[in-house]
Amino acid sequence: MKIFTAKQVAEIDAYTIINEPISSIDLMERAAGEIYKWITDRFPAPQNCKIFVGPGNNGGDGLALARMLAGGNYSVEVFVLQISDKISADAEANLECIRILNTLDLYEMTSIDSMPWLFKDDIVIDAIFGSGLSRPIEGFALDVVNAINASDANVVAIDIPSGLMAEDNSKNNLRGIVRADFTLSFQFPKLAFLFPENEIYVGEWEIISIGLHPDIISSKTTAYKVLSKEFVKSLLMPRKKFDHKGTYGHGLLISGSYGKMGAAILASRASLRSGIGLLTSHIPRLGYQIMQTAVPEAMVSIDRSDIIFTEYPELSQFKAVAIGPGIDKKQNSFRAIVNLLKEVKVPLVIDADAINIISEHPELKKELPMGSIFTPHVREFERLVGKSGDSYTRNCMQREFAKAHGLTLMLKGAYTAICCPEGSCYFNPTGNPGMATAGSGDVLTGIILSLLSQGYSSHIAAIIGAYLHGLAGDLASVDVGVEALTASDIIDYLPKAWLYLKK
Ligand SMILES: NC(=O)C1=CN([C@@H]2O[C@H](COP(=O)(O)OP(=O)(O)OC[C@H]3O[C@@H](n4cnc5c(N)ncnc54)[C@H](OP(=O)(O)O)[C@@H]3O)[C@@H](O)[C@H]2O)[C@@H](O)CC1
Ligand SMILES: [K+]
Repeated sequence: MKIFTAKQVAEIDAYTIINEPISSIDLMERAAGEIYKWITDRFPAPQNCKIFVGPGNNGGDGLALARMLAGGNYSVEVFVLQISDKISADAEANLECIRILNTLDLYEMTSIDSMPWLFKDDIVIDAIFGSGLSRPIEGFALDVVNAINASDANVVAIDIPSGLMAEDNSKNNLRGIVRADFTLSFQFPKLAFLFPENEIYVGEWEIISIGLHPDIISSKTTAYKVLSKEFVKSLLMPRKKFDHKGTYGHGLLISGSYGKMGAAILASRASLRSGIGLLTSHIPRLGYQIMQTAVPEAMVSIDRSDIIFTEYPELSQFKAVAIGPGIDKKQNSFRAIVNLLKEVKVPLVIDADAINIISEHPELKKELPMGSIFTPHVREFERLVGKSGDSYTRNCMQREFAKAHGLTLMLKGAYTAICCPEGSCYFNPTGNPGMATAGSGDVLTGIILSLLSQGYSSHIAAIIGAYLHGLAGDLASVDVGVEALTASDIIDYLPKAWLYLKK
């Protein structure tokens, strides 16, 4: 699913009006009608609804919705915030319609003094500002936002919580944004919904389709997309009857150290559960028996060191290499990484302490092989790329880094962001909080190595890997819950995840 900027959505809106064709007021009616259906489904009448409307089309949606709710056995009060002299034509028309019908209570608000009490069971509809917000909220509208936030009512934001910018909130007043329980976004998600610090404003979000024109949606380009099952499925390469294990590639996994052999086991098992033909696990000497016993399918390459990574086997036999899970940051490991970065000619997955070693030696950033994949979590990301005060800025830095170095940079977390060398950024919707657990990242590294070895290109391996990893975690959580979920569970559910993805 594409994510468009607020400006692009306005263009899509305008295109739909001309080319469907449909008048703007009818499009507003359709949008409000879809919100009405959602509300009657979630909060069946009778209920008390308090609707706060602003001067633009978001307010117009709120007014059209108010009329529908009043006709549907809801008790409705509408509060029109007198924020400016301007009011959009369609909001004005809906306001006039309400005045003529006279079926609900309509109040004009010019100060916080006319703020109603908001009770626990009230449904508050936030239609003050939508995607046309151009600056932080001030004045009495800010007081209204704070009063809504202080209440225990059920707050439903139309399109976007008032006060939240659709993309860049780096300069926003974070104390002037409605904290919605539900956000009903028209047709597409907003980029801001995917950033962790905005969860308190957005609450649960849902997409409400309003029939915007398919031609412009498919032709308009955007850097941002949310992955879908259909899209990821379309990337899978079919397997053929006469294929053999050589067809699916030989991967090298460099992982493990004294006390962290579990990382090597997890990454190896995940790799083998994701379709790799042959896997060689390079580990320190002490791990030999552990690996041979725990993962009989893997071949083992033994380091001269008993406890850490200091060397690697001859590389020509491998189609892809992954380095990092559980390797530690010792000086000898650093030297081996320097050599590996110079020598490797195949795609490389760089994770965990391999990222940290590179971050501590910025001169290595010039050596990063094109086509490699970095898989940091947020702390590792900050060490590698730099700190930022907010997720939008961090995402811009991530895209820049990926472009500048010609590599794929994944930022792991809820909605893992995958930034590709040509500038695009994919967000992964699968996964759950149970996956924030030791070894989860090692599993992901193993999956991506497996996909690279099979011949998937770097960014496609990152996309399929992230989706599959989250999907396996989701399927596992159905049976084991989120608290009890372990990295081994993610591996155990990879077979089901593959089956589900290919269905
Ligand atoms: N997607 C779609 O296809 C459809 C979208 N629809 C709906 O349209 C909504 C977008 O409508 P919109 O463009 O009129 O913007 P909206 O936010 O309602 O108001 C902008 C007004 O507020 C003003 N203003 C801005 N910031 C301010 C501030 N801090 N303090 C004070 N004033 C401020 C701004 O003034 P200006 O910036 O020009 O000074 C302008 O007058 C969208 O979210 C969705 O709900 C549906 O109806 C149908 C289909
Ligand atoms: K809103």
